[in-house]
Amino acid sequence: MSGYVLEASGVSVRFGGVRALTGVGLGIRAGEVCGLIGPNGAGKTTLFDVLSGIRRPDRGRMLLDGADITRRSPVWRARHGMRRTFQRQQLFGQLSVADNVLVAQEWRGGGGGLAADLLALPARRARERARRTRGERVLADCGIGALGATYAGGLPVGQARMVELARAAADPPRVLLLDEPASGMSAPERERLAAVVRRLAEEGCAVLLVEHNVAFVMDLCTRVVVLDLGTVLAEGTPAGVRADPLVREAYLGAT
Ligand SMILES: Nc1ncnc2c1ncn2[C@@H]1O[C@H](COP(=O)(O)OP(=O)(O)OP(=O)(O)O)[C@@H](O)[C@H]1O
Repeated sequence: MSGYVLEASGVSVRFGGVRALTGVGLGIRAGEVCGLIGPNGAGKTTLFDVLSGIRRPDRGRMLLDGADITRRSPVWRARHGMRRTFQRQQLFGQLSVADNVLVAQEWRGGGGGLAADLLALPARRARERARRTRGERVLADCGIGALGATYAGGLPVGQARMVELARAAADPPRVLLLDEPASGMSAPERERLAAVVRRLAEEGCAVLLVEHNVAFVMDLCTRVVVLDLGTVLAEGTPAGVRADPLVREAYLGAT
């Protein structure tokens, strides 16, 4: 056993003549926060698309708990505890913040089927209350507990990113893929983000985080993987990666 919750091996993706990923391997363990960094166009988002099932790789395979999920849909992966946020925000702008978070829990169903919904049976209402309570707790953890009734569409970037994090955390994730979660956040928001991510990891979640803010990554992550031109350039502790001459040349030296 590799000890990885999520593992990708030999992943290759081409867009016409562009090799976005070539033979990439990566694994994340329960309870770790792993950073994925690299220059623009290195293939980070493409790898996230492959891991979350949005894009089928030309080559390679993925394992969740050792079982092959390469051909599994994004929905199947989400239902088995894999969550993802996007570089470009994907909130339901017409819904309140509270409802954005509630939506993430709805896939489990209300219990009792359509009749329970139509008749608003007590068990159905109790389940809805429990979900709203969990949503409120997650929003409070994310520092946006006061925003539950606010429409998500009008939020400033930092708060909108927090709502995305809350939505991803509302139904406890086993694997969390965060694509540039700190972008547009203020320093206090970044601190809050780091605290929430650490807590999720302590609860056993495996976190993979793409982020251009290198200082943030080095501070938060226990391990860092560096992608460059679609391949893994380096991997190790934040200190080890920071000191790697190849990484300095390809990426850190330029930031
Ligand atoms: N849909 C697409 N069609 C064609 N080329 C693409 C497509 N998506 C990505 N690419 C190319 O694949 C390569 C990897 O892109 P990707 O977005 O994964 O990199 P990235 O590391 O996430 O970059 P950034 O840090 O700028 O977000 C780039 O050369 C990009 O131009």
